[in-house]
Amino acid sequence: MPDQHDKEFNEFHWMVNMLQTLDVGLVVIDRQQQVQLWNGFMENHSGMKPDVVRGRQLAEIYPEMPHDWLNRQLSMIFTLGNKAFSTWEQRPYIFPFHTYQPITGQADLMYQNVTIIPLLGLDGRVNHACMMVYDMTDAAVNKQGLKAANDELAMISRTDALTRLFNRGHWESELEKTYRRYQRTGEPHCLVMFDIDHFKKVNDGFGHPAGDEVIRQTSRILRACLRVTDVAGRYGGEEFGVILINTDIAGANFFAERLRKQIEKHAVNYEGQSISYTISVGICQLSQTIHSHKDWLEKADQALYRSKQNGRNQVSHS
Ligand SMILES: Nc1nc2c(ncn2[C@@H]2O[C@H](COP(=O)(O)OP(=O)(O)OP(=O)(O)O)[C@@H](O)[C@H]2O)c(=O)[nH]1
Repeated sequence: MPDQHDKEFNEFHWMVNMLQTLDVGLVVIDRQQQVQLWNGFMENHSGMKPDVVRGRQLAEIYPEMPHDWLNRQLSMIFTLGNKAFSTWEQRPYIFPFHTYQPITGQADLMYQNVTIIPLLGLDGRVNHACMMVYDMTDAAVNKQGLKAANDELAMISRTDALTRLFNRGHWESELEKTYRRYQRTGEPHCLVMFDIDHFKKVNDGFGHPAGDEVIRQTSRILRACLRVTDVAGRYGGEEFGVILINTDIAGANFFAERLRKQIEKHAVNYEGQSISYTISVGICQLSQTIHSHKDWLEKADQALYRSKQNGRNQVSHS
């Protein structure tokens, strides 16, 4: 019959075996941050056997660990008996372990949650701490994948499919934002609206797909004229809007004339046919007399209408 001592020894033996094979990293360190225990998970992922790391300081083994954070936490663990946690979202990892999962946006290192708990000695004092390392790479990669899909969806919902410019809804919300910013800062901003002249004739004469190509190439020329801060959108079928940030009427006029001339000299080649066309442009600079972003839009549209009335292929301001 095994006595009590044998039973306990057996249980202890099992426990050590289980901790060795657990899919969680276990590290015991002393007050000098010297490693006392290093389980199988740690051995597998670090490539270092326990006898290689035992007695060595973490800082010596891994100089690249977040030691400032670790020192702060360990000092509280040893003085107050606190616990400490680090999630992969706060800091991706504590132990720089490689992983064979493809990860975007980070070197191929394992994402980790780490918990550190104080270990009471037989004398009732905390002289050791246990670090538990959880591999969170699957969760992190899934979350990143989800975020990438959501970002893509958000981008699609803002974008006009034909031109890849902002669609009307998003562009108008940018216009409203610019109007609000102007009320705070008073900086000069101009709105440029333009429309392809006699576009109906393009569709009727060359077919709807040719019309689409004209719209697409117009947006390409427009994009090449823009600064990174400018906000361009497809407002309607063949009407476009551009918000020129921190640009006065002289700057807007320069932009509009350049765009108008580039389109005038450009011809779209579509299935062996050459399509030349022009645009009419209206400009309005934001001022105190404009009472809303809709008002701003209306005034730029009125200027555009004047360009049409006066013979097209020209720029007018309100
Ligand atoms: N191909 C194509 N045509 C479009 C699209 N959206 C609108 N249209 C056409 O654009 C034409 C616009 O015609 P109108 O508003 O009469 O203007 P316009 O012929 O350009 O004449 P003006 O603006 O007065 O110079 C219509 O025939 C619409 O069907 C589009 O996405 N693709």
